[in-house]
Amino acid sequence: MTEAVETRIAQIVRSHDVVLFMKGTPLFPQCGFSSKAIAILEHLGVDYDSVDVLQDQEIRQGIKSFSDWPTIPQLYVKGEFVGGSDIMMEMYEAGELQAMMDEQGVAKAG
Ligand SMILES: N[C@@H](CCC(=O)N[C@@H](CS)C(=O)NCC(=O)O)C(=O)O
Ligand code: FES
Repeated sequence: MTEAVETRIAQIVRSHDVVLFMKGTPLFPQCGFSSKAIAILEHLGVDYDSVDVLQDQEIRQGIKSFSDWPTIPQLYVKGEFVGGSDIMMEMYEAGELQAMMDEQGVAKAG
């Protein structure tokens, strides 16, 4: 990953409380894993942003080294990497994702 990409990614995760790196958009996810991640965020009712990695190959590859995580989607909360869709689902079912959002003071959507 070039320094420029690293800087871009750092800037993205710093400037959004909750951001999902995904394939496609929240309205039109282009993969079931990304769709699942969006469904979880919608259930939580938090304000979130998303980055479509299919529109940017540098980000698509760069985010994997940035997080040291090999796949998309990837969730970041307050600049910290949380996980992919499996981890999100496990945390959601255990009530841990909601708890984390509350602790971090993440805003509700709406
Ligand atoms: N079990 C994974 C599923 C994600 C996954 O396997 N993603 C693949 C297919 S969408 C991926 O990102 N491959 C690398 C790529 O497409 O750049 C999760 O918890 O998120
Ligand atoms: S795009 Fe094929 S599994 Fe995600």
